[in-house]
Amino acid sequence: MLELRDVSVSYGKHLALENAALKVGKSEIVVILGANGAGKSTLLKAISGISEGRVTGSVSLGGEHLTGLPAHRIVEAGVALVPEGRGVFGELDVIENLLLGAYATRAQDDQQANLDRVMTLFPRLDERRRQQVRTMSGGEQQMVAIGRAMMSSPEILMLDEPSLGLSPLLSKDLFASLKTVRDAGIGILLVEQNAKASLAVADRGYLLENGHIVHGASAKSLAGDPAVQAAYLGGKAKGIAARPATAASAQPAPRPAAGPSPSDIAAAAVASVRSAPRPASDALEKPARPKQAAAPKPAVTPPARPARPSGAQRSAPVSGQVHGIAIGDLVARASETSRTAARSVRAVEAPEPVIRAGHAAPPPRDLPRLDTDSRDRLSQILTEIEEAAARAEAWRPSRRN
Ligand SMILES: Nc1ncnc2c1ncn2[C@@H]1O[C@H](COP(=O)(O)OP(=O)(O)OP(=O)(O)O)[C@@H](O)[C@H]1O
Repeated sequence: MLELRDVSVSYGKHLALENAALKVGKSEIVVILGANGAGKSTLLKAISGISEGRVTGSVSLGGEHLTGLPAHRIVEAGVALVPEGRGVFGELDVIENLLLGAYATRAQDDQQANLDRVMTLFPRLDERRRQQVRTMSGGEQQMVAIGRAMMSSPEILMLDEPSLGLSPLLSKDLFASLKTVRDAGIGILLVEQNAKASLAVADRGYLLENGHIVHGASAKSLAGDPAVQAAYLGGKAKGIAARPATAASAQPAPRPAAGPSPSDIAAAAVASVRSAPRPASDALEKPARPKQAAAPKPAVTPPARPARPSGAQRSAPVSGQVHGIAIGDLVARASETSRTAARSVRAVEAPEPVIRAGHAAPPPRDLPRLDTDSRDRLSQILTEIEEAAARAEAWRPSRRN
């Protein structure tokens, strides 16, 4: 069994994977689902010893520790990776590519048996033994890549996005062939964005979000989970509910609680603040300060100014609360965070906008460098929230599944 405990990977200061824990048994297909940048490839690379980042934690196969071993020793131990993009040698033919996978000592005695097994699994390769691989279709090249990994007699076969670039029909064939591999006693760890097809063949699955394994369950239960359907299968659901850890999930981090969409939050925040009457001393109507008056300020914490509207003003049309926090409080926190950032930026560099006499200062684009009235700052923060919400709304996992 392949087992990961507390595996973290950082690229410089960027923690791409944190405390990942998972298991892949003999004869089971385990799929890792996650959005772009979630850390899926990082996870596979860490297991196979080819990570460009700093890897900590424990990776073991059948009790043998693999952490820190060079890649060829990990292949020798029985873990093979089919990388994203396949990594086949286009100038070589099918047989030459396959035999390159048989270099591991563990595989040398079984070379002919493994070759026969690959040819049985992918009859198309048998028909094209001497075809130069670069002239083959994407699906055929993927077969070569999987076949080459199989030539190392792996106990665990890992595949990074094998269906990428394949037609739905070819993907279906590919996933069907993975079942055959599994049934031959090999454990498969599969990273995929094609959630529907991969869950259809997998035994178990994990959800990876922002470098954290947030949930693990049987493939059947994941496929029927409304939150998974919403996030990965193009279905509709009312948010993602937190759930207890299972043996399969190996202590996953808590999932985000159910809640309103980003646009709901933004809309409520905007409504609660913008509905407030503007004070007479509206900053936009103030005369601009001359440039000399805008000397760099020391990094002193100004007295906290409540950006929160009064109770009556806080009558947001959506609900007035987000996760039990009053919208006004939420906005005040955002404003205070921004103000703190502005202070720290000003302490380092304080470029002041050039203001021509008689002209009001244009609202600068770079929020942290602003030194305007807090209401204007708040208004800009809200605009940013709205824009972020619009971007979040625009982003949807592909519905082609
Ligand atoms: N060599 C690297 N150096 C620095 N950062 C990296 C490196 N490799 C990956 N990252 C970062 O780590 C994070 C996770 O990347 P990773 O490639 O693991 O994501 P992924 O889930 O496989 O995404 P995709 O589905 O798009 O391939 C990303 O923010 C990425 O920019």
